[in-house]
Amino acid sequence: MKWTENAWKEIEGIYTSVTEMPFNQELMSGTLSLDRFRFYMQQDGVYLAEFSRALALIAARCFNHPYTLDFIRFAERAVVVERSLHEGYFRQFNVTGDAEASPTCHNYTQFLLTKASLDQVEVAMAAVLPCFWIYKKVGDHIYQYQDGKNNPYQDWIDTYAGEEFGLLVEKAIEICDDVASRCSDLQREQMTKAFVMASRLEWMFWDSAYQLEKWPI
Ligand SMILES: Cc1ncc(CN)c(N)n1
Repeated sequence: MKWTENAWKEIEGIYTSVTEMPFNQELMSGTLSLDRFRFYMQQDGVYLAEFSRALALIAARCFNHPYTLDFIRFAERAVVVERSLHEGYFRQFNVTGDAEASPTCHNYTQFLLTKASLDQVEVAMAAVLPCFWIYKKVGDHIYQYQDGKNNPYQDWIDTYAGEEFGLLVEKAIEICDDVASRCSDLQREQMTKAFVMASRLEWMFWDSAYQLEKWPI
């Protein structure tokens, strides 16, 4: 069985819970409050800047794999395509200024940057995979079950359910399976651990936006 098939089994429960979260249910129906979406978008802007740095670090550390260019492209896409989605919403919903990372955003981005810089590169690849895969699955799920009428968040849904994003996700999955096939059992276990942790942090990221999370001090 491929590593990604096993890894997905480990997070099936987290994924189901993600699709049931109030944030994603209300995004799907278009009833999510603007405050919550604005908060999410601002934090996601902070997240994407750090996520693209993590991807660029992985690209630089790919010397024993032929995937440098793929990770450079992933980093470029996070900066160019996803940021342009954000800029459209920033204009539309009057979001201004640089946000400070919320506790969860800080937790998640530091986790990714630590994995990308200090862990074995295969483990780092596994750590960034949920950022692709869960978003694609959630985008497809919302696209399938929405009623598609006047949803202010339609651009977001179309981006993550879209074919272009889907191709990147397929590539990221293929890369993880290829590198995992040349790892030891222990290394594959570490990849799975990183994959599960990042999936939990994805769940927390949506929840923190719904709660409009603040630093307690
Ligand atoms: C928190 C988060 N995770 C993943 C994605 C999709 N790259 C995103 N935009 N934001």
